[in-house]
Amino acid sequence: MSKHILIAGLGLIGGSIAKNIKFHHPSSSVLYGYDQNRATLNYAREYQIVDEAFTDFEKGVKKADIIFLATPIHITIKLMDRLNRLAFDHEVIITDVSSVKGPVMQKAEQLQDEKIIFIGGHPMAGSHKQGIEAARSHLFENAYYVLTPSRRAQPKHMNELKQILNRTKSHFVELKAEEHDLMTGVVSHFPHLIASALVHQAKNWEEQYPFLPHLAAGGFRDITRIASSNPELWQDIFFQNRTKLIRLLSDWLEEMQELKDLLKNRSKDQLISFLSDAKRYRDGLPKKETGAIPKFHDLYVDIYDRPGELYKVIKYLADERINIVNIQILEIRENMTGVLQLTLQTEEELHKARQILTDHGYQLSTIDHE
Ligand SMILES: NC(=O)C1=CN([C@@H]2O[C@H](COP(=O)(O)OP(=O)(O)OC[C@H]3O[C@@H](n4cnc5c(N)ncnc54)[C@H](O)[C@@H]3O)[C@@H](O)[C@H]2O)C=CC1
Ligand SMILES: O=C(O)C(=O)Cc1ccc(O)cc1
Repeated sequence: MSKHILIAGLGLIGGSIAKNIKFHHPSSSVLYGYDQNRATLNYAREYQIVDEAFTDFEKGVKKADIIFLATPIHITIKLMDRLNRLAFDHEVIITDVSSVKGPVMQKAEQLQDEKIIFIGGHPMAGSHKQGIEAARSHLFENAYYVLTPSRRAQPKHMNELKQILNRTKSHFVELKAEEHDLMTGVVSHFPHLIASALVHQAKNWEEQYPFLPHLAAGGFRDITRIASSNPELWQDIFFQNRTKLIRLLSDWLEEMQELKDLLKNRSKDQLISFLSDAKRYRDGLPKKETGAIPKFHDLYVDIYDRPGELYKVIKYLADERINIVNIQILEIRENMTGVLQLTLQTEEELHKARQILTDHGYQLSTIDHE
């Protein structure tokens, strides 16, 4: 029996889930899309990412037995209030993709209807881009996908959701909202706050030293890359996870004070310990098998469905003696861009290939390799 799935919010994340389901389960699912943006809905219909598009949330909900809420977090919470006002005549699994789980799970536990089975979700992969055009069906490959069951969710419901998401090739992990929000606070939200603060510091100093940006070498760019992401999304994340971020900020200020003292006191040995401890921990981070980092040296290239396109990509790499060990067309439909997956042997070749193809104007994967 086919599943009727509604994706509310067809942006980067909702669009990627929709594409993944549509592409891998075409005959076993009917996909509905809801979004406030008509252009997004038109795009989703035009490229057959959804079977039917709704501008009315409740109309889409009535048709679905699985619902993904993939809107900004504060909107997701509002949509949950609307779901709470509906009466369901069949069991419905509702999940979300929000980067912060506490406020969403709090709302989930208030959902009255016994037919609503809420399972919190958070795919730990993304991009600095937004909107349906940036959506990719392989976005979550090799990334962790956090699931947070509410009290009514039983193993059979968890399995059903995992089954729908299995072709995302992500790794499911169950976490409580509290531990999720603290951990993502530490490794995702707080670093973002600091990255943006570093950019502000540079901007302030530029007034006095206009040449400053030209000296911004690789280090500054690496550490501030995430500051180029969507400000509305990150404001929402900071706000929803504010209690954890305030706590982390207090710890940070204390640590900065200690660092300041080390410098003032010329404590060279302690500074070396500080740097060596950080290096040891950073060097020991799992590299190839976790997070949004692909297991192999895979490169995803957007290509057009036109004669000779594949040949051009391969020739650019062959000219530079880059060996392709595996090649796969992940997703291509007539007259639209598709995704070419190239597997290379070494990390060095991967970096070189990225450079060559970027120089030739190709759009590469939104999955970050560093
Ligand atoms: N961007 C990222 O890297 C990641 C984002 N997330 C989560 O995914 C969710 C969505 O983020 P993105 O897909 O990045 O954003 P996006 O901006 O690409 O997509 C959001 C979509 O929601 C729609 N929308 C906004 N307000 C709406 C409303 N009132 N009613 C109906 N539709 C509405 C927009 O038109 C848009 O299509 C957020 O909750 C975020 O925390 C999770 C993992 C990664
Ligand atoms: O790791 C990051 O911070 C990213 O750049 C991608 C990302 C952004 C938001 C999420 O909720 C999950 C992953």
